[in-house]
Parts: sequence; structure tokens; C-alpha cells
Amino acid sequence: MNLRPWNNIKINECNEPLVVIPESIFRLTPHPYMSLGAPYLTGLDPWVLRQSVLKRLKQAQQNLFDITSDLQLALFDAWRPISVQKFMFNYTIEETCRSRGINIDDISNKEDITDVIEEVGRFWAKPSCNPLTPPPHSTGAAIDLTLADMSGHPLDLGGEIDFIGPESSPDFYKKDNLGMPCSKHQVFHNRRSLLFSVMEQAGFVQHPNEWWHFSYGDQLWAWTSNQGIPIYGAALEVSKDITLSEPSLVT
Ligand SMILES: C[C@@H](N)C(=O)N[C@H](C)C(=O)O
Ligand SMILES: [Zn+2]
Repeated sequence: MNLRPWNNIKINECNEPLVVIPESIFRLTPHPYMSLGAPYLTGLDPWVLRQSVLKRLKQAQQNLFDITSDLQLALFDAWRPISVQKFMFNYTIEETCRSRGINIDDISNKEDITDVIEEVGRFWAKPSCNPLTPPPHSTGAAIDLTLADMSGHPLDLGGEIDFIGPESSPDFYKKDNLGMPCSKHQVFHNRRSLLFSVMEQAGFVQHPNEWWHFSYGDQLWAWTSNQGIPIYGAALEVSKDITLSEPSLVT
């Protein structure tokens, strides 16, 4: 599988700690990957971020409040152990094959399975244990989020978080990208633009294929913003009793 161009940028780790995200920033619960049985060892908490990333997330929340007091940010996921990245990467390959009627155990489907792995790899970072190419969420620099009303109901931004398909592209609902202009599409586009703008003003960059994924200080941030050197490598879980091998579905 090809690496992303940003994975070639050398990281200058700043050793900022992971800090707990206060509950004043709204979280979508139950946590989606915990609900699927992803391997969070006892005591591992996805609701942590690097200190400066959290500061910027709070700023983004304030930016949103300055525009409208009817909406809040709604967090979907933050820090992710590499073991969880591996679980979700393989889970998504298996689920995508299942939904397309591809039997993953049948060797004659090898080509179709390879295509699915390629497609999933456009959305999910490889669960790499190489310190030079950490998965973004494992650095504590990345966050998946959407918008919600003040009662905590997520707004419809025209696609589920983690959906594997073109609808996840940030500009999918931009006027010129779809044949028929439709007021619903305009609403989706406006909401995605609002999320992007409050996050961008706070210093985050957006993943090119995912309207919900933002980061500050990681390799993608350095590559996209052209601002220099990534400052966050993998912030690894402390526990020692976990074996991290290369994912079985990644060749
Ligand atoms: C797919 C989504 N949840 C996500 O986090 N994607 C990024 C690119 C990742 O895996 O780091
Ligand atoms: Zn993400």
C-alpha cells in the first residue's frame, strides 16, 4: 500500500503531554469504536489530545459560538491507540467486503479484496508502528467531529462519519460537483463549510477525503499548511501487555 506524501516528512517530537478533553466539549456517546469492541485496554481513554491541540479545539468551539449560539462541536473520536487503528482498519475492510457481497475467505476474490483494501486505505491510515509514519489519531493531534444542536442532536452534514465513498469528500456537495442543484445539498455544503471554517481559524487542517477529520501539528498538517515541521509523533499507550503486529489484512 502506498504511503501518503505527508508520511515522508520528518517529525520533530515536542513531547507535549496528552491531556483530558473537558466534558464541556460535547462528545457523541457511546464511543463508536468501543461499542464495536475495539481493544481499548483498561484505563485507556480516547478523550485525550495533545495540550496545544486541545487549546485549539476550545478556540474552534469559541469560534462557532461567536457565529451562532445554537450549535456546538460534537466529538466523535480523538486519540486512538495503534491497536484500535489496526482493529478498525481490518473491521472496515471486512464490513466493506461483506456489504458488497465479497467473500473475504475466497482466494478467487483476491482482486476485489485488493480494491477494497485500497479504497479503505484512502480513509483509514495504515496502523503503522513505525515511528516515522504514525497513524494521525495515535499522535493525539487528530480529531473526528461534526456539528450538533445545543440538545446534542447531530446535524445532517450529508453523510455518516467514516462512510467509505465519495460523499465523504469535503466538497462533495459543492454546487458545481453535482448535476442538479438541490436546497438540501446546499444546506449540507453550508454546514460542512461552517465546520471547516471554525476549525481552520483555530489552526487545524482537514483531511482531503473526510469532511469530519481535522488535525494540528501532525504530518498531514505540516504537508497541507506548508508551515514547517510536524511536532507530534505517536503517543503510545503506556501498557506493556499488548502485542502490536502488522495488520493481517495489510500486505
Ligand atoms: C476514517 C476516520 N475515522 C479516520 O480517522 N481517518 C484517518 C485518516 C485515520 O485513520 O487516521
Ligand atoms: Zn480521523
